[in-house]
Amino acid sequence: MSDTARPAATDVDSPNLIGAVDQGTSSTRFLIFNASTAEVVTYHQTEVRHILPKEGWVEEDPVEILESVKVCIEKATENLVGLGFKTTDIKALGITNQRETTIVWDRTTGKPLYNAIVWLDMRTASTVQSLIRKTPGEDKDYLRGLCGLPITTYFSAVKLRWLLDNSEVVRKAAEDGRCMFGTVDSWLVWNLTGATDGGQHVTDVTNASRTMLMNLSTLSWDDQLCSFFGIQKNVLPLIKSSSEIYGKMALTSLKGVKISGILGDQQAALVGQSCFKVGQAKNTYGTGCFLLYNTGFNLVESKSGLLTTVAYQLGRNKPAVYALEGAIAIAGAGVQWLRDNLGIISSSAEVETLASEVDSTHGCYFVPAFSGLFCPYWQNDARGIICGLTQFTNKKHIARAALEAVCFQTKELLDAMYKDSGLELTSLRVDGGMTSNSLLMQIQADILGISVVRPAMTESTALGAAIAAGSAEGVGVWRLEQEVSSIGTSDVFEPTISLQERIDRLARWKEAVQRSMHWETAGRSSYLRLGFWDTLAPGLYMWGSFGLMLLAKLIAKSVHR
Ligand SMILES: Nc1ncnc2c1ncn2[C@@H]1O[C@H](COP(=O)(O)OP(=O)(O)O)[C@@H](O)[C@H]1O
Ligand SMILES: O=P(O)(O)OC[C@H](O)CO
Repeated sequence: MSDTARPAATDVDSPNLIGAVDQGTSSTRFLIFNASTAEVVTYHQTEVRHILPKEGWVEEDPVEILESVKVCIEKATENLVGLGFKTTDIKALGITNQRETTIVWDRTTGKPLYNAIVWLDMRTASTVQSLIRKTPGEDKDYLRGLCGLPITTYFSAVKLRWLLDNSEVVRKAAEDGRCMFGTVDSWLVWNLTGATDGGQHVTDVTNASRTMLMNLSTLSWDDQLCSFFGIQKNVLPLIKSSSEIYGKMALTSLKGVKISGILGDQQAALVGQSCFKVGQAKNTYGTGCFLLYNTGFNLVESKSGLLTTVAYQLGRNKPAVYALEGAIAIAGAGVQWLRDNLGIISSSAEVETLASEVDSTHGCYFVPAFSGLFCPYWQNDARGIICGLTQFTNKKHIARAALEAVCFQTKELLDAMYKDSGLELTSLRVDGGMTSNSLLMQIQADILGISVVRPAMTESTALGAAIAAGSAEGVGVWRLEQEVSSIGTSDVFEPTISLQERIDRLARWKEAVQRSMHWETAGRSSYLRLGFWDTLAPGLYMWGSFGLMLLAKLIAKSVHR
């Protein structure tokens, strides 16, 4: 153990266990950690269904999300009892979650008013256009100074605005004061603490920092931001720190257990990887891929397309720590697409075998801009492309190109991070579901030109939530002064390609990215891409000139008469 978060010593007869709900975009897990060793005692995991009602729309069922959490808690607790522990050994529970995903529900019935709109969803593209048009200079970065984020389809306030504008049920509930908004953490805590019977409507600073409604300096809902999006504060949850008692479990076999940690999943991974010092960073490869870099108490405004976000606030009276974040929308989701849409693999893990059967992509590049491009481009109208195809190209090259895409995008994040902060990483700490893929890790080291460090325990997201819950005031079974050792280092992947090859491949990747840009709007009326006046002006000019000509002719005729 070294020096920032260690479990406190425990009594062998009454072990201190901490539960962590990890509600991700693709699956839900419940892990139970031993607070003395920070090791996983047992866990249960279940996939979560994506609902795709229209092109570009991605939803999940809030009730299914809640049920998946309950099932995971029950199954993992059953395992625990099977191992000779008691449920009362679980002293507290933390929650970590996919961020930005937006849920609205009815205060009186407790029922969702709409499906959860997932962070990847693109339906708000036109809402984004009209919001940007409201800003001086039509500037998507206009609100960055307040909330650290650009105006794009990704964040919750834009999704909530869309719901208020497009769902009569939601609009009516908001008018009647029945509408409650929350990210997945809020929805879960409200339900798990009793829903209509005393449920707590709360969120933590990390999740709130992804809504676009919280002021990053004051850590409270901001009047200017709320009025920009036209959102009434009475629908919003109370913002709390990431580590304090929010309420007690009212459901499942864990009834009565304190819920005392909430962190957005990417921030939780930062905590789980013990990135407590300025300059420490981690990259998590799940459905998407997210690089977070601890900037301490400094709010760094990005000039390179990164996001400024709250990293954590581990206690009500503790200061918030901030991070710069690079977000990639499609990472593991690209592998799921190969599995579900192309059918070229039957499980995500199989992509490694398939891609290993070729030694390169032979010039094939895959830009998975299914939800546009996030950092550093923020192009809503980019769309996925596979290019460089020849008659020689087969599914193995495409599988390998899908893995390379994640690595190239990560390289672009690191470059942006360097531009913003001068931080040049000498190694990259990684975690998340995709990191079990050793080929991916090797390609990543090759493309970055630095070592990639994969911990023995890649569940750092859940561990972060357990640390937040276990160290909360009133729980106190985890001490933050000491570093967690259980994640350890399992493998280090070193670069094996030449600098020239790295430069050449990155250049081709960037060329491929350029070709994916504006695909959604290309060939259509250029209205969406160019904006209202750019499109209307030539028409007005033409019809205006034509009208003037006619008028002149009429006047000339009447003069002659
Ligand atoms: N061996 C693997 N190779 C590549 N991708 C994988 C592998 N195993 C899982 N994945 C991908 O990782 C994602 C799941 O990772 P996880 O961390 O559980 O995601 P989330 O937290 O977003 O639910 C899925 O998108 C899946 O396709
Ligand atoms: O589901 P993940 O782990 O890819 O994380 C999703 C992010 O929180 C979205 O911002």
